[in-house]
Amino acid sequence: METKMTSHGRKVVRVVARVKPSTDLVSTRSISVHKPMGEDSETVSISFGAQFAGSKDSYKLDYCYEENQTTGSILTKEIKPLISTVFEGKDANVIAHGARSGGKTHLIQGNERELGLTVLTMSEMLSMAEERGGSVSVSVYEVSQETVYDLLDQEKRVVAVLEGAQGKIQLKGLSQVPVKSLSEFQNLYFGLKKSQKLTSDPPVRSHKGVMIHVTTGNANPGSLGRMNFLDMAGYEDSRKQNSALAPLEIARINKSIYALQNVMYALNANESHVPYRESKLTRMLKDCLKGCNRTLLITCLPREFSQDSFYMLNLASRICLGSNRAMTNPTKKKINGLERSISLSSAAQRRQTPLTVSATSRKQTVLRGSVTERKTKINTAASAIKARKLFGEANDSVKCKNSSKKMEGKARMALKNGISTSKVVLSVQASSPKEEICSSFTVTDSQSSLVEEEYSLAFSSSAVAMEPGYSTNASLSSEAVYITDKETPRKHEEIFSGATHCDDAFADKAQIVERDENNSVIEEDLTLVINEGENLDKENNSLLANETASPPLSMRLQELSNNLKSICKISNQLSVPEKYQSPLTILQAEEASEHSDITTEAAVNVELRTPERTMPSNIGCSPWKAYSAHSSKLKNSAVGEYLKFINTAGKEDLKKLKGIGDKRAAYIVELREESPFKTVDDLKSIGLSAKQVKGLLKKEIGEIFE
Ligand SMILES: Nc1ncnc2c1ncn2[C@@H]1O[C@H](COP(=O)(O)OP(=O)(O)OP(=O)(O)O)[C@@H](O)[C@H]1O
Repeated sequence: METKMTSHGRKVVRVVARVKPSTDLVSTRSISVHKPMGEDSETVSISFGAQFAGSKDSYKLDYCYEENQTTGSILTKEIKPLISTVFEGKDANVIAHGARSGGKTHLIQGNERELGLTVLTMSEMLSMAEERGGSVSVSVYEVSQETVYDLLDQEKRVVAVLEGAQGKIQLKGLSQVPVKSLSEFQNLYFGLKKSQKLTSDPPVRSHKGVMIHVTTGNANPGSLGRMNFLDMAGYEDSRKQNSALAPLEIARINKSIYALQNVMYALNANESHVPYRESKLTRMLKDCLKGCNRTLLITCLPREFSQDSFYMLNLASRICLGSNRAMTNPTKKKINGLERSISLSSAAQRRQTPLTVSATSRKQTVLRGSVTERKTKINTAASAIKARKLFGEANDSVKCKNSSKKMEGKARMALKNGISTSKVVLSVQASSPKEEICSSFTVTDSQSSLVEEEYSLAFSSSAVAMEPGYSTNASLSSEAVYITDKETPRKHEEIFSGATHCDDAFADKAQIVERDENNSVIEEDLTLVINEGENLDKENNSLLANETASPPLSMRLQELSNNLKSICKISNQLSVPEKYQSPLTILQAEEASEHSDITTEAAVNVELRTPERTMPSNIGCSPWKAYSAHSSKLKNSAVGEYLKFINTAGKEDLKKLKGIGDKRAAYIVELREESPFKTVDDLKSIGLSAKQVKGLLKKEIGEIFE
């Protein structure tokens, strides 16, 4: 995968830093900037002072503007080329991100003494528009708690983010005010604070944006491009004790910061899927960001750095390097106290990582039209998960393959339950050369023999959201890989219904929902729907609190125990020809089940017992090796089940676990609201040592054999 370039030969997302002067002149926690070719450097590296454990590490960016460089120099070097593209009909973005109080607002908005980038750019654009006979108008918006507000409206009207039939984003309700002069713009821009109502009490932190629209002259009026300035809410560790905001609120803000970072990473890495739907902000800016529109990401760094700005710089550097996965991840190094300090921070950050479930939550899709009109493709969260590479990588194809199987099994089951006259033909295609395992299966109507639906499942082997320092061996939770992105059905829906509100509901996990003419659900499986307005954290909480979705741990462990027995059987049958162990076995089992009284549970067991086609190494190797491989899979599943239980069980059920009392149960519930437990290591955050965690698991899993 290559870093994406525009037709001008520049990166789609250029990443620079802006250093805010230090208030503490004698500080030793100072960053240093290395520009190998002075001002002409194509890459610069930023490193930290000797007092910081990460002092040996440096982070590469495209450029860094230091204190002695004015905002005007950023305009000349970075923004002017973007303005030209806007007058050529493209969109451009200038995004300031960073830790809290890093100087984002100062840079974007400025003040009376030092004009910010928006004002300087407006001045340039007004002159250019005058020269070319065009006109300029402006929109000002705020994104707060997954809601977009129009700041040029006295009442701060809510802006609806709509997606048209062509996938074009419409921002319904966002005012565009014509601007003729700079003073007019300044009055409008700086007068906002005084005239407006507060969004909520207590105030919440938000992302603020200014969109400058350019239109051609009067003779042939038409929209050219847009220049979008975004002052992002500051990142901060949600575990900070002294923060004015509640941890959940901080986590929500951080989640939307990550979502935009994921999009920029995907754009720069030229990934096939860009996760625009992860947040309201990324959805609303989709058209501005997509294609060859250019983005300037400015990481605002105080000279006197903090852990938070270190973390933002790390992520910015990854966006900058895009596809360069060979980059040394400095956070993985074991230098003195570094590993400890990073893992501490990452443990904290893990708790506020955008939850995989919600981050990849997808809108409920209702397929309309007659059966024969349906042609639907379901892509799983591969890309969404893949986009998480920004936060680290993990290669555990076996787990993903397992998940792929489970997913297929579940989806097939859903189809089977819902389409009574259909016959499910399952075929496993080839593993992609990259990191995805693709399977597809086709549903044919046995009566008409017309192919009506094609489902394709693609699973990425990259892990769920990870922070720097997050163990790459972390187990994937089964939840993380069951998610379905129903992008295509969505479009399908829009063909029938025209513009659709993007935000009506989210559904999570694999789902196949159909409605009859009366709009009542005729088929529903694995579907959890969250209505608009429920924030993503709530969404997770409510999902996790859904105890009906969680059979008791003992049942699950019993199921695992049964599977172990099945695996042992399979180990003894290794001489069985491979063809009998292929996924065809599943089909045969299913076909057989159609003629028997086999229950859904039993069908799941058939699926779980099916040996992995993707592990042909087992065939013909020693029984011991095969047994070890299966045992390790079993261990992972058991751990996965345990974590699933921890993430879903009610307090009383949690207390049934060994070593979990009232306090710990309450703490678990509290922590998982912020972010589910993804690895066994996460359990340390409830005050258990590694040894205790191991002991707990041993006892719990050992009990199934008693
Ligand atoms: N380049 C600069 N020179 C001098 N002072 C600056 C500079 N950048 C920021 N400051 C000052 O630092 C303080 C914090 O800056 P600012 O409000 O821009 O940070 P922020 O990143 O927008 O904060 P938040 O994350 O809370 O939105 C302000 O008092 C601002 O005037």
